[in-house]
Amino acid sequence: LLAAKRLYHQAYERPPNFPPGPPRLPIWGSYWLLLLENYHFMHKATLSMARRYNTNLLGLFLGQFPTVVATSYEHVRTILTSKEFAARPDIIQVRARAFGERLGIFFSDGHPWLEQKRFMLRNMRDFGFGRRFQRMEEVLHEEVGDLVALARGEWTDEAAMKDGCMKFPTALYPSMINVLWMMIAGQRFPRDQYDVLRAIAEASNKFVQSVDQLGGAVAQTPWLANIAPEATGLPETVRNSKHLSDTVKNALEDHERTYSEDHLRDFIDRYIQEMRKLGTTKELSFSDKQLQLVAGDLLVAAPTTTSSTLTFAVRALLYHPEVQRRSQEELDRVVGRDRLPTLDDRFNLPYTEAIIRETLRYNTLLPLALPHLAAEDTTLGGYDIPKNTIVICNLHAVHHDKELWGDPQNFRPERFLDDHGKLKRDITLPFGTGKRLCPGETFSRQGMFVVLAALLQNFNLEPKDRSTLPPIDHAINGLSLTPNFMWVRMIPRD
Ligand code: HEM
Repeated sequence: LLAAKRLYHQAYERPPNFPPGPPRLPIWGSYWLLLLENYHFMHKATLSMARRYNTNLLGLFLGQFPTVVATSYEHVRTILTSKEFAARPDIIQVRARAFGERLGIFFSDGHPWLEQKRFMLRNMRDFGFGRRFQRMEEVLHEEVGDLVALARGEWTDEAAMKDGCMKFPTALYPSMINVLWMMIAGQRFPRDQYDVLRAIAEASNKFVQSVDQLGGAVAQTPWLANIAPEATGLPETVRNSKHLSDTVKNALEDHERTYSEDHLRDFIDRYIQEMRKLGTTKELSFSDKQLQLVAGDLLVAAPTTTSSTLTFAVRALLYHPEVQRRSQEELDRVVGRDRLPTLDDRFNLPYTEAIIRETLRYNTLLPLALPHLAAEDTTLGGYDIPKNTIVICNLHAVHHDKELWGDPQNFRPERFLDDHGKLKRDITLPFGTGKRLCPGETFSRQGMFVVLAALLQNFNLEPKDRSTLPPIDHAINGLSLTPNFMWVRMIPRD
């Protein structure tokens, strides 16, 4: 009786003035109930649970950790723009993949995170990351030209193009990884090394799919990793993260052999320069291992973000040929057919841009962003949030809020245009905002625009087989959502 009383007490015990939500059950806390709510997708589970408790700030427990999930635009924005919420939880996967430390950008916080993020942004920018830069645009242009030529059958790559059909997202990996790798390591993978590049894409996809958006059971009960390691997904996370950090490590070793202070070729050279400048006297945070994780974080994002979002866009166009036609009319009018679209055309192609915005809204790639953490006792929406509470922003909920969008369930790019066909102010938050804003936003928007515009300019896209086309909102769960592979018939427009 005493034990039952204790369990009951624990189930309903909450920090004072904490947001409403489900009880805390033994071991995994409220996570059991989230799994019951929606076993596959935590963004859907937390949203429907918030609705049931009639709140847009849901308070629950992930294992023993108090957790708050925000589902309204107002709370999500407040969290993302407040420095109190800029930390990250220190879950088992974070250190397991980073030599027992908190390295890289995604999952670190405090001074090392800020120092590395700033250094990365400042130096990657000089090679074209996050701004207009001629050399980067030339490389992007060449990669897109290659993709169009592949779809036209001017060269062969059976893994990506067969019988007039292109495999998505596989066919997109080279362009997205190569442009980024050019900035990081000064190199592109040529066609005869596409197997290396596809292995990077595979490791990246497996990495994001091995981690649930809330960390999963192993984040709450790390001892599971000793009892049934493979079942927790932890070894898979570590293996695939290592593939990426090893790729950077090999590039670093090559760079160190050929390094010259007078000619800094890329981000890795800049990083070597910084390490040599600081020597071993500085306790923070520049080291070979740190570089492996910082550049590894960028590398993991190259195939799993832009290629996935473009695949979601193409899939939506297969369901909505009228959207395809309207973008093609715009492209014919503004660019014509004699040259490929470039970033200079972007401003004059609002409808094509709106397709990308609508895709980022409709198929929110990181539906719960990445988990934040309250670094101090604070308040939110009139509730008290104790230090070390995990704070989750349900971006999917914001992007599907009827009050904001009217008909969020429909894929409708024109919602981003005003009566004159010009782009309206964009209130979506697919890349987050504030201090944790995704550093890849500009790079991604540029790359996705140029690729999508080139494909639509040159081809009518049709499903190879409508009966096997995945549903328009389908995705594989993980840290970010991944589309299923699909074959798309590329019918030349000329
Ligand atoms: C469609 C493309 C992309 C989307 C929708 C996206 C979205 C996001 C989101 C929602 C976050 C979390 C923000 C938060 O926790 O508040 C994030 C973080 C991050 N993204 Fe992206 N991302 C994309 C592409 C990229 C690319 C291409 C890169 C790098 C090459 C990248 C690198 C990062 C990094 C390093 C972080 C961690 C930032 C931090 O913790 O300070 N992302 N991204």
